[in-house]
Amino acid sequence: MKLTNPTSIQVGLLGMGTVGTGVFNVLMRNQSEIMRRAGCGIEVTMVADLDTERAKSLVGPNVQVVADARAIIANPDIAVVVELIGGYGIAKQLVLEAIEAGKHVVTANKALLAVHGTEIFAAAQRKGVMVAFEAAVAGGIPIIKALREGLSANRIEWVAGIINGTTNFILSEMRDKGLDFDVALKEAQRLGYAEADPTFDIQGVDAAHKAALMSAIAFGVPVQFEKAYIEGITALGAQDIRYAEQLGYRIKLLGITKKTAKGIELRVHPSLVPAKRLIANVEGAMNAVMVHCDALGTTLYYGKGAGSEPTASAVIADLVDIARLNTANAAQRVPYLAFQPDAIDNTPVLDMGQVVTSYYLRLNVADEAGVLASVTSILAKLDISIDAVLQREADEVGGEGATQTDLIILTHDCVESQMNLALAQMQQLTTVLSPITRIRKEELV
Ligand SMILES: NC(=O)c1ccc[n+]([C@@H]2O[C@H](COP(=O)([O-])OP(=O)(O)OC[C@H]3O[C@@H](n4cnc5c(N)ncnc54)[C@H](O)[C@@H]3O)[C@@H](O)[C@H]2O)c1
Ligand SMILES: N[C@@H](CCO)C(=O)O
Ligand code: NA
Repeated sequence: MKLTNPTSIQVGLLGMGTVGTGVFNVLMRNQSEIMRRAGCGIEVTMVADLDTERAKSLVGPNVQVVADARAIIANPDIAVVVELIGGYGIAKQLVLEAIEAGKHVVTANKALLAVHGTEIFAAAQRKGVMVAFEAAVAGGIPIIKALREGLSANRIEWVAGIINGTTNFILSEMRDKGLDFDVALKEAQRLGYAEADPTFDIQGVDAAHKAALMSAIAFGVPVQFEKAYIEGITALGAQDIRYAEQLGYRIKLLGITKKTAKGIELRVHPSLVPAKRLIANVEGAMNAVMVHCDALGTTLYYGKGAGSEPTASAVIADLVDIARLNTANAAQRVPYLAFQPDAIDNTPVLDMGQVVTSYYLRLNVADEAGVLASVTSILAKLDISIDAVLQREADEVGGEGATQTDLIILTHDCVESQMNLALAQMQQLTTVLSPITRIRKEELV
């Protein structure tokens, strides 16, 4: 849509919660600086929220507040709709209706784009409008901009990131302060980091939404959240965090996407990361994304991935882009998924069994002769080579007189399906006393 008033672009906000409030406040506070950058004013003239009284108290008398978001979409003066409601329900309908009405859309809703992105981008393409979503991945960090524009000379080889602040906060609090999982989660919710449904955070689903978006943009493939392998942090034991430290590693929930000769890896799971890597030292709710490319090598993007104003920063950057590009021919704009729509290819996403990585294994075993040999011979027969072994004294693990102990094994790279076979065989040994813990290990070089 062309601007009706080129001196000011009119914006409608759908949802005046944590992010909506941040967008409104930062736009007001930095109005003149933003105008100097955008070349025109960016003005929120309408806000929709179910709680109109609360929204009115936040925006004051100069902004029209409505309960029905469709009143914003119906207003011909509104050029851009910012969707900050969340979820796949009404948010999806409103985004599609806004596109249909010829509005540009900005959204922070990674769940929506990860699951329905293909449909939404196709609709936007047909209507010649923009759909911008910097806030959807790693919040305020300009990672979409970096992948789509800053790195466009490169063949991107892999992307690995701490892209969920809630889980990184929980892991940090558990390691540093010995806090219980539930206490740390409640604190993350209080600080406004967690999703409306926090199981999305702790089960790795939110990180997988973001990883699927980064995978599409890095490799020029459709958004394929449904093919992601997802494992959260709920099964992580405090002892694994400790053992990892003793071996020189930290455990982080990583979202990883990698292009290999066979296809694309797309996975989220707890990972051992060498403690000396910068990314291993990203603590609290902070996010960080590593990108490895052929020409530039490795870069690291670090900052706040959640919270009211950090996320607003990304939403407003998209508004500035839209204000600047509004007059450009639709065909010449930066493509939604970084690659031209007819250049998106169908490189397959690999099944988790085909992924190659290294592993941390913790086996609770009987403290008797021959146990280590029986375990290592299974690995040797399956061609899995061992990097390091840590065997605790039984009394260190279980107290004086204990008859069982922990055996920790770090392996070199092998195919996941081979490791699955090894785990099944090791689990059968009568000297292996409880389910084996397996955590993947990423050297990130
Ligand atoms: N909070 C963060 O730090 C953060 C960071 C990045 C992305 N996001 C994403 O941003 C979006 C918004 O998150 P949030 O934390 O601001 O959520 P929130 O729950 O604080 O705000 C949502 C707001 O939408 C309103 N709402 C619900 N249904 C509505 C409807 N039908 N019409 C109008 N308003 C309606 C609610 O009343 C609420 O005020 C989500 O997609 C979330 O995943 C949030
Ligand atoms: N729940 C998300 C919010 C930002 O997307 C997080 O914890 O990182
Ligand atoms: Na971002």
